[in-house]
Amino acid sequence: MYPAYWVAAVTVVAATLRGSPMGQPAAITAATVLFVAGGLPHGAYDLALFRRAIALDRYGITLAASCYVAVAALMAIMWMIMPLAALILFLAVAAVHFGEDWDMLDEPLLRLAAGLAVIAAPAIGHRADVSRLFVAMSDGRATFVAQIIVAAAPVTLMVTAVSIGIAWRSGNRQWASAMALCLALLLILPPVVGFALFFVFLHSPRHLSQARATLGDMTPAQWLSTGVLLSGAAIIGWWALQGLSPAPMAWNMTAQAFQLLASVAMPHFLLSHWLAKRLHQ
Ligand SMILES: CC1=C(/C=C/C(C)=C/C=C/C(C)=C/C=C/C=C(C)/C=C/C=C(C)/C=C/C2=C(C)CCCC2(C)C)C(C)(C)CCC1
Ligand SMILES: [Fe+2]
Repeated sequence: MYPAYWVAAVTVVAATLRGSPMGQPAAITAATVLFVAGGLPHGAYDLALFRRAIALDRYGITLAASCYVAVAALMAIMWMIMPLAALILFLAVAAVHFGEDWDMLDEPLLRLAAGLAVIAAPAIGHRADVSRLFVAMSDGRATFVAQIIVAAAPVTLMVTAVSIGIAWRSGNRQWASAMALCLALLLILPPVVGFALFFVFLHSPRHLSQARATLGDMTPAQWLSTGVLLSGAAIIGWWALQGLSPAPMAWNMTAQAFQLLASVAMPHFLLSHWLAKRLHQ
């Protein structure tokens, strides 16, 4: 399982060992493009999945799409007017959402810690870089957020080491070994590179394979066009909103890319959380 992840991880490790400058602007830009282009499509099937879960007529679909766009737009506006609160909300939602990848763990607190570990590992491994990115996404007060995450990181990572053991013993060996390596790489590699590896090659494929299984009757052309068109629409929507913004948004491309992800992450989280609950009922 996750063959592309192992190829990508080995490639990044080999490049690092060969002395490739992974922390340089060109590498960070490439990782940013990768996590946007490779990560956005994993939410593009949200509405199709919703439609599959409850039969919707044309009016229902329009209403659901409007709610989805409204939630994402509210989050984008929050970045403009209260960026610190937006950052805190984003990180909290991301921790819960990444924790949902650990469906083999029964204990919600263990899942939350495992989700938080994805943020804690780069934060403790590259304090200055992560703090700088948080500030670029929000404002100077964000250094405090980074400090809190760093303070919680040792416990978070130790608890997650236990969860990796539980996952391994319960037969989820592929996931346990992939995540063990990924957390080590998140500690070592530049944060954006480590995050791209996790997001594009571990988190997104889990969603995408579940979505593909549920939407098995979509033709490959429909599947591809939904992914490309809705991901593109999300990027265009983000640009359009920025044009309307009275205050300039983050100046840094990576910070902007994270803000875009955070905006679509809100409806994506609400929907996938709801769908997962419904599935377990
Ligand atoms: C359907 C639809 C659509 C689309 C959608 C989409 C496309 C979605 C997606 C979604 C998604 C795609 C989501 C995502 C999520 C994500 C997340 C949740 C993330 C997180 C992250 C983090 C948390 C990070 C952190 C950090 C930083 C920031 C810095 C560095 C370091 C670190 C890494 C720590 C539209 C709107 C068009 C329309 C309607 C319908
Ligand atoms: Fe997701």
